[in-house]
Amino acid sequence: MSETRAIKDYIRTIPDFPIPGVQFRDVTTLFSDPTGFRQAVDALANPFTEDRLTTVAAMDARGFILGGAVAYKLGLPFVPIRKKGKLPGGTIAEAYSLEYGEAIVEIHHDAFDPGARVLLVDDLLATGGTAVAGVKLIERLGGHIVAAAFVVNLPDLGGSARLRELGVEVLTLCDFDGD
Ligand SMILES: O=P(O)(O)OC[C@H]1O[C@H](OP(=O)(O)OP(=O)(O)O)[C@H](O)[C@@H]1O
Ligand SMILES: Nc1ncnc2[nH]cnc12
Repeated sequence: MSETRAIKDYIRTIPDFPIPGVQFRDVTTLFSDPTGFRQAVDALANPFTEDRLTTVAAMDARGFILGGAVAYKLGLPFVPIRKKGKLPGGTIAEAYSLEYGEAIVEIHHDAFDPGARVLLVDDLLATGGTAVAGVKLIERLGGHIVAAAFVVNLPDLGGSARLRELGVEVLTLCDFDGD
């Protein structure tokens, strides 16, 4: 029988990417391992099977890899929240800052009906800028965020605290502290 590895052990660190001083937590090494990837998707989806979710939303781009699999597993519609200029229909937008830059994300204005119960998925939570932008877009469309779920948390950057202060339930599968 193969040994079970902790999710954290599948994730590698690349120093000074994309800018000097950032310890980049690279989830491609999790995604490329079928056992690790399945373990992560199951751990993101299973806690929410009894929560009457109607929708899984995920953040461009790494969040799509996980969010699509979580939606498939839960048998729910998938909604992409994309970087500006990529969605073809009518959109609403939110600007935000993250650990190494700034961006704008968009969602289709008709992505779900008001009252939707949404699970927001991304690979990693750092400052929380990206996730807060996602939460704002979903709430502007009348959706209710049931929870936000991530593989990696960087607690030193404050995103998990920031989301919880907004009243969002946060699930993360592993922490990376400092270096
Ligand atoms: O909590 P924050 O400080 O906002 O950082 C977290 C975000 O940063 C990364 O995305 P990135 O914008 O690098 O985009 P990508 O998924 O397209 O690589 C990551 O996938 C999260 O979405
Ligand atoms: N340190 C980090 N590693 C990978 N993705 C990130 N997104 C924001 N900060 C990150």
